[in-house]
Amino acid sequence: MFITIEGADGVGKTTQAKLLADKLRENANFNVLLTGEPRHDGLGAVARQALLTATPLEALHLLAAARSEHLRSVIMPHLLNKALVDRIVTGFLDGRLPTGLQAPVVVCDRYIDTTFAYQVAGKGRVVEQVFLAASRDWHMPDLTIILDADEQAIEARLRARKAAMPNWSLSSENRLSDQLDEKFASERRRIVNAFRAPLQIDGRVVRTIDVTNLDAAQTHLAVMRAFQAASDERRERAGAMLGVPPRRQGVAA
Ligand SMILES: Nc1ncnc2c1ncn2[C@@H]1O[C@H](COP(=O)(O)OP(=O)(O)OP(=O)(O)O)[C@@H](O)[C@H]1O
Ligand SMILES: Cc1cn([C@H]2C[C@H](O)[C@@H](COP(=O)(O)O)O2)c(=O)[nH]c1=O
Repeated sequence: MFITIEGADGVGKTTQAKLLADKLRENANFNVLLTGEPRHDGLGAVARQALLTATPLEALHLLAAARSEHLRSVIMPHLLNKALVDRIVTGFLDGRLPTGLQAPVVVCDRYIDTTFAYQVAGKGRVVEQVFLAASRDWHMPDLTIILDADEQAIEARLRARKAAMPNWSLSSENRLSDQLDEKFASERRRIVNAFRAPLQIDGRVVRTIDVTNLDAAQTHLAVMRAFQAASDERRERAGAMLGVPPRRQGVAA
């Protein structure tokens, strides 16, 4: 299962992606990979650096290249789980069923919705067309969780992080979008609004959680509920394809 966590800078994505991955790792049925974009290596590092000065179109091209690399070298190998397939095939050939099989899960901190909100929404026809063409190559998430909050809550979180890590914004990855300056407030508003009108793509599952008044633990519970609902829907869809009747809640099997 491929899960993406999305939202504006400072809304709490990294906190929630980690809590979700940790929680799923407690369940022996899952093999969990936690990742995020842009990555800090390869083309992701190039795109990250370029974000400081690039135009939306330039950034989009670099981010698209970085995403293709991320999908090819990290996400898809985990989701396709070559090691698992090898074990099943070997077990089958040896005449014994493999035990302890784990379903692969990828939790990704930022993905396609971030690109749409930061580089595309309200930025003109050319970036829209480039985005649509590039996105045909991107594996779509099974579940996207968008964290939404009002402006004051986001500002408070950014300030708290800055206070906790005073050198954070001076690092080599100093990001324009994370400045607390009024100059960037309208861009931040545009980004928050873009996440409120998420991309319409057939069949995709998107849950928006308003985290304005939720602490990290309460948000985690809401994220777990979204994960559970999406997993149940997936199981029912797969069951329907195999002709299995849906499980009724609260009824013992
Ligand atoms: N529910 C919450 N309530 C209050 N503060 C929170 C909550 N979740 C996270 N924080 C704090 O807000 C700050 C930003 O959180 P986090 O780094 O997870 O956000 P982010 O969306 O990943 O940010 P960025 O996109 O800029 O990396 C951190 O200092 C974090 O401890
Ligand atoms: C994937 C992606 C990212 N960005 C920007 C948004 C943020 O300012 C940084 C990532 O910071 P983080 O602390 O690692 O979350 O990159 C973007 O503009 N477009 C994208 O597609």
